[in-house]
Amino acid sequence: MSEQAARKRVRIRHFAQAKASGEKITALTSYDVQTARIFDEAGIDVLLVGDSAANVVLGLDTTLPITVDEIITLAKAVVRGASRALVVADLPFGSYERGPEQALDTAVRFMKETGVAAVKLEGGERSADVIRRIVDAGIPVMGHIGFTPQAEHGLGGHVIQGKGETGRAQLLRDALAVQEAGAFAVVLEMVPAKIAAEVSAQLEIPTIGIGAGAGCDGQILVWTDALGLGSGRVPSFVRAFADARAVFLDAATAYRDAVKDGTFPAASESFSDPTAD
Ligand SMILES: Nc1nc(=O)c2c([nH]1)NC[C@@H]1CN(c3ccc(C(=O)N[C@@H](CCC(=O)O)C(=O)O)cc3)CN21
Ligand SMILES: CC(C)C(=O)C(=O)O
Ligand SMILES: [Mg+2]
Repeated sequence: MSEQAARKRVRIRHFAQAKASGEKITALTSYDVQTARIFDEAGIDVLLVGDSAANVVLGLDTTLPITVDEIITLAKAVVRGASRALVVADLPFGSYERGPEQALDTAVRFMKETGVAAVKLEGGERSADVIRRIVDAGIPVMGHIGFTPQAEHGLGGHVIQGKGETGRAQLLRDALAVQEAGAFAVVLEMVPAKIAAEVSAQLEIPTIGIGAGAGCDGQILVWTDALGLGSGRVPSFVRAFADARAVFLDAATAYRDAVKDGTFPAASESFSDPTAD
């Protein structure tokens, strides 16, 4: 979105404007105040407190175990670090599946306790009633369709969605259901670029892609993937824009060496008592 409005807070209405003007929307995940401050300064439009924190922060294999309380703690920190970016929090697995009333209770907790501007939840047609109930309460909702990690066991792994005529038709139905339910934007995860472009052209709300090609209205990546901090396997759709892992490893090693050989701390990094010298 516009650099001219660089310091003005990103609002939901700016998403429609960005879609209309063709300006790409930029998003990264964030789970703490330090990265929130940096990404906000860089002009990233959306900071998502993703349930990917389960993997990235907590070291879990899937996103399923992370709790509402855990994401709320992280979301509060991200909100404190963001002065321009729109902060969105993922509703974790188990916190909205029981239906619209449970979903609204969870969304209200996020709004009361964290200061995020919107919540995100997974599912297209299957989640339309839930999206509608939250939106009707005045809480903006970001949808998330295609590969939905909370359903990875049901989907049979990290499987590309929207393939073939059946997949394409389902993805379009999901996208339209999310829009119709009142979402202000929708994440398209792991779908063929051609289908994602088609969905993006058909929708009035912007699409934010991850593994969904350049035809989306915006892009999102998990920040540790985007900055090259991860040490494990990263999805093939990721581009590492830095080698943060090497920076961290070199710094920690240099610190270790300096302590071991006695060169840290120097006198200037120590306190003196003039009355005792
Ligand atoms: N670090 C990180 N990056 C992500 O993009 C991400 C998370 N964590 N956690 C939550 C979900 C899970 N996502 C994932 C995780 C793995 C693949 C993956 O490994 N994909 C393979 C193809 C399928 C496979 O072999 O499992 C790929 O090469 O892209 C894709 C998306 C996306 N999200
Ligand atoms: C990858 C994005 C879209 C997400 O849902 C997450 O980080 O949890
Ligand atoms: Mg997520």
